[in-house]
Amino acid sequence: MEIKSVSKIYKLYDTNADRLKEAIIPSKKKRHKEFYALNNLSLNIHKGECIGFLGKNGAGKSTALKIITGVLKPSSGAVTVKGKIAALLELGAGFNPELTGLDNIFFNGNIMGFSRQEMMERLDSILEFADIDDFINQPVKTYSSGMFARLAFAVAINVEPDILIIDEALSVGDVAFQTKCFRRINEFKEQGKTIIFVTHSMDTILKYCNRAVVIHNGENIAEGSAKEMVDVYKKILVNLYDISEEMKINKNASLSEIGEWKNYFSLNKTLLEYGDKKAEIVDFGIFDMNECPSSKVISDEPVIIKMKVVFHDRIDEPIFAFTIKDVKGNELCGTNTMFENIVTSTSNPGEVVTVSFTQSLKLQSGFYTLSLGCTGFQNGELVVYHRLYDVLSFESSIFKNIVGVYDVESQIQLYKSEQSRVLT
Ligand SMILES: Nc1ncnc2c1ncn2[C@@H]1O[C@H](COP(=O)(O)OP(=O)(O)OP(=O)(O)O)[C@@H](O)[C@H]1O
Repeated sequence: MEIKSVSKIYKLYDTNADRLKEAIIPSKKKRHKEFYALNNLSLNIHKGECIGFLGKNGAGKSTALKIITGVLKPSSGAVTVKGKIAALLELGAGFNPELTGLDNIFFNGNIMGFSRQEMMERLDSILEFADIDDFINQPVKTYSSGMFARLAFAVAINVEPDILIIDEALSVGDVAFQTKCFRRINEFKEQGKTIIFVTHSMDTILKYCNRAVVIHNGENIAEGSAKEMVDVYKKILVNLYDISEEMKINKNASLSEIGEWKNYFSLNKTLLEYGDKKAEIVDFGIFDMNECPSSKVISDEPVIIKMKVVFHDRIDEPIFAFTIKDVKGNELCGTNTMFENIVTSTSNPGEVVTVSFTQSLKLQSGFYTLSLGCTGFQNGELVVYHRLYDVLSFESSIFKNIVGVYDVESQIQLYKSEQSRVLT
């Protein structure tokens, strides 16, 4: 598939009156502003590849997909597609909300070029995969988003597409359904079919895509391996991607330049904070190995958890600590300078200590919170100087499938022997 210099321009009017005037009064005066939802987008997608489209909300991903599927016409440029496309678009293009699920199977099949008889032959398989029981006889407008995704996916995989496009649609399904879908997607990959994923889930991109493109302000600003593009996307999310610099990642943005670390994270406003603040945690963040702040952690890479502590009193051997919890509040892991036998010595008023914990966080994909603390012992009693519970949340993504909370990093060996030898 070739996407060649595709642009999509929308006319934006300040008022409806401007829109009307421009339509009916012949004049050279423009009453609209032009907005480029896509700006000269070019991309080659090869047969058999599984490619991911990454980009922030409003970047232009859905517009690109709609143009690829023919739902939308480009303002300029062209898309050449070899093969049949089945698209699982978020808004369900190709489905009529007023029709029942059953009628939509035939309606959608018809759009895909299948006769009623051909769809009848596929019906059992579609119904079995969708598994929505009697809802199949209800109008699609009454469906939950999960039910709709079930039906749309069941139809898409049964019309033998050469190219399967999946736009966030699977994220609404339950875990069992998602697992079933991803098994099918893997089968598709093995059959050498082309798959295009549009998702905010970096985990999906890392697990399934060989290649990814990052779309930003309607432009294809970077393409490369899934891993590289996830890194670019992470930087875009914290506004650290410098497009002007020959589209290279701005690795040189030093921490002093980027201001307070914590500004790069969505902080928990209802956090639990306490302590006598003789030592105060004034800044903190999670960073990748390029020292870029990121609330998206890739489990396969080391991360750095940092905190800056200002001392308002003389304190001997303060203990600096962090804890990671899941969204239900279960403590999963953590450590502190005492457990790690780090000598922290004495700090005096006005001193600022920066502590960094560099380590792997081989967590299951999902959302977590970070808690920080500075404590110590005075006269044998534990004193809390400052604790910030669940101060920020972050998302972790892991390449491989694992069971449970973290990667046990198993080293597996197999030994084979003849049965006769075992028995004798
Ligand atoms: N019909 C329209 N008229 C005007 N602007 C539009 C129209 N449709 C989309 N846009 C604008 O085009 C830009 C790209 O939208 P698009 O839906 O492609 O983004 P996206 O990357 O898919 O975002 P999301 O991740 O939120 O789905 C957005 O700024 C959007 O507001």
